[in-house]
Amino acid sequence: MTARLSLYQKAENELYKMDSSVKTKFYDFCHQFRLDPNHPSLDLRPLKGDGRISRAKIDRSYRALLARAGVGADGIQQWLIVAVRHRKDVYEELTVAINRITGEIEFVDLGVVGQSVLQRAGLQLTPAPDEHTAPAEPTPAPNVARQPAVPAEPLLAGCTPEDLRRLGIAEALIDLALTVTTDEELDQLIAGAPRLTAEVLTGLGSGMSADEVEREITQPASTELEPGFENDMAAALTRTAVTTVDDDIRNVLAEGDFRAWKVYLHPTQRKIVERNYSGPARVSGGPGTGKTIVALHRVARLAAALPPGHGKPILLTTYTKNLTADLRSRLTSLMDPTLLGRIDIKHIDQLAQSVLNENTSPGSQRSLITDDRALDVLREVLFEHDEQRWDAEFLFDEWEQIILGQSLATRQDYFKARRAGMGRALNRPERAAIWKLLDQFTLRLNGLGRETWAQAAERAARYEMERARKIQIRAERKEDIGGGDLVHLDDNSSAMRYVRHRYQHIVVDEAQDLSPAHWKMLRAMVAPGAGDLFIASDTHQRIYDRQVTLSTVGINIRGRSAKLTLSYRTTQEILDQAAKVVRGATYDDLDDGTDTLEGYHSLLRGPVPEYVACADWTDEITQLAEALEQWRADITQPAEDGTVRDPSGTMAVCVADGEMAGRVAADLEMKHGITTATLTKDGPQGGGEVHIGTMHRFKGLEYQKLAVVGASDGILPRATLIEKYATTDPNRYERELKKSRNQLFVATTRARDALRISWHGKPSPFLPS
Ligand SMILES: Nc1ncnc2c1ncn2[C@@H]1O[C@H](COP(=O)(O)OP(=O)(O)OP(=O)(O)O)[C@@H](O)[C@H]1O
Repeated sequence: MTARLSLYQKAENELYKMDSSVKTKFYDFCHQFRLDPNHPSLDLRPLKGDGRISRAKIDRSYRALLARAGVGADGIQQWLIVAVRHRKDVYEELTVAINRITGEIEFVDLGVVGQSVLQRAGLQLTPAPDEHTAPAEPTPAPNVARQPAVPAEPLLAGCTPEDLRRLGIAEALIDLALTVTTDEELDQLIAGAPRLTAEVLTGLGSGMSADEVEREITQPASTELEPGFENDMAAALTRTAVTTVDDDIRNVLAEGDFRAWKVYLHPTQRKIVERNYSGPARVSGGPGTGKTIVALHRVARLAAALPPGHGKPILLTTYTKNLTADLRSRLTSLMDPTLLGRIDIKHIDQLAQSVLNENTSPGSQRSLITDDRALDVLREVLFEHDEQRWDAEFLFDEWEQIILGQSLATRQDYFKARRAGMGRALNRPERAAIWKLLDQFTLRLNGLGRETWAQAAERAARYEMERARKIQIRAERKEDIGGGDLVHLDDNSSAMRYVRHRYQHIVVDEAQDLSPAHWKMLRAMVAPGAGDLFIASDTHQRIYDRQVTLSTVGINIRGRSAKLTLSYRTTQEILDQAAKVVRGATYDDLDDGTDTLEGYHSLLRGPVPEYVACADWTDEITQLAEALEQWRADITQPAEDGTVRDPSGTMAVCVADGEMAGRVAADLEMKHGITTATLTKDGPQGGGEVHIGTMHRFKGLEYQKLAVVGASDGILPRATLIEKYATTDPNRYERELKKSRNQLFVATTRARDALRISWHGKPSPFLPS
């Protein structure tokens, strides 16, 4: 090998999308280049504009653009492939530079900047000569619309070149950015700009001030740089996100997008992953901003730092069962299998069950009962007591939210309990009566050998808290006697002697839906201290009616919270519409503060979501089937090399409830011949192409194209279920509305590039007007 090759992130992303025939030629090119960069077939030549950048030949049509990046410690020359372009798109003014904030190598392609902007800035691009082209002629000034007599006000009129420089915009783009006058021009500039420039411009374009951008975007990305850094390409290469080109590059490119998140964390994401936290920490952010990715990398980092040993000192948990399988498979692709064995991956109810199994003698376990069934039992109890003051729903809510929610063990505790957000006030005699009724209810469940999930979680929390209390007493006594042996401790059974906290680190995803009992259990499972709990959450996506203030369950995240704002999943067009669904509602931050979607944005662009009003159900399904057929045709369009993508699992239909999911599946299958798979707790079942499920099931998932069906008033929100609260319990009514609104928000943000929402009758009031 005479040259070492690396691949710039943007170039890698571009290559993912290219035809496999170009990719194959690219592998051959890399092989030849590493053997001998000066081989005549490569025709390596510097561009005239920037001596640091050269072009080399991949095949008749494609050129690699490369930057020389010094010589490695072993004396081998280093090159960075910054782009792969059709020869017609190679021109002399291409440049590379070292960013003054991040110290990374940046490639600037003015070719993707809009013609109107180039012309206003007086720039003209010169095609680079190529053996297949006629001698280079400057590109004639592009024929663009005449400038208006009174020039339009630049979009970033409030910024000076110095501001943009301070924020880290690539030098070659500063003047251009200041001449941009329309959103379209700005979007075009952003699409082609290096990473930090794109983020800064997006921030400024969305109305953030230069100071806000500096605080939120520039500072998190900044790194300390030595004087003279701008000329040291070899050092800059070490700071740049690249993939080393070796014989594995073929696999890298074949894995496509899937690989991107494994290799390149955004600097903001990386900082959150790598920080040493002195206690519980939390990452929040809108849908698709990479919270799960950050949580996975955090697990990998914690595992890598473990001393050698056995057992599973790290817990990775999430709310839903079907997401656990997804977390496991993503983690498998991220880490060494031996380290993977040190991680316990369980969803939260499974965790509670394992605690209960451990603490229950065989034969005395209680089986689980759904909330609906439990409500029936409560109704029976009320009927037998001829109780009419409160209905079963109200009492069940009181039980789940207040009694179980706050782990109230005695009547006295209940008398004193705060009932914030519960609406209707209850005086002492009323509380006494409610306590008695609920006592009867739990006794009845007990007698049946049944318990609800919430009860199981609360019981598991108690066992764990008791265990943590014993560990603490033991530690305190040990300290009192200067570390000696505790032979005389009351409970010195061998079981007690070796009792430890279950985990050293706990990482929680989808944390917004956990109940106070879940949190108490988790808190008790890990010793308070550095790196104990890492929490990923977005309260806009809370779809179960649970509210918690972490500080009240012994989890203090103050000063250890971070926020992600860049969506990697959804296009800006989808994101704009989704944000309108939750606009106006207030969201907590799992603590005493509030959370907002401020700054939430995407660099991806796509079609605007489609809103389709239909005449009736049959019409809605017929139009849906047509849209799915069209999507399928788009997805399966053969690539240039003839390969055809498998559309299975790329499209989905999301509905409000299970019954409707069944109807949509049956109609699509029987009337339109479209095969479907139903999303269940255990993932998609049925093997068909289009996934169908309720909004709850879509949590954490993503699809290339997604349709929401039945978005009608009366269904979203479900009037028959919640209307009664409008007068009897306005607080509950508001909570139900918000839950329903959040479900639609979750659903709409699962779409990567196409979203279609349909209804018949009156549209849902949550749809953006
Ligand atoms: N640094 C990155 N580079 C490339 N892709 C990324 C990066 N970070 C996240 N992604 C991709 O963005 C998508 C969303 O990521 P992820 O599921 O972690 O987001 P999230 O914030 O947990 O979303 P949600 O809250 O909606 O569940 C995934 O496809 C992921 O692979």
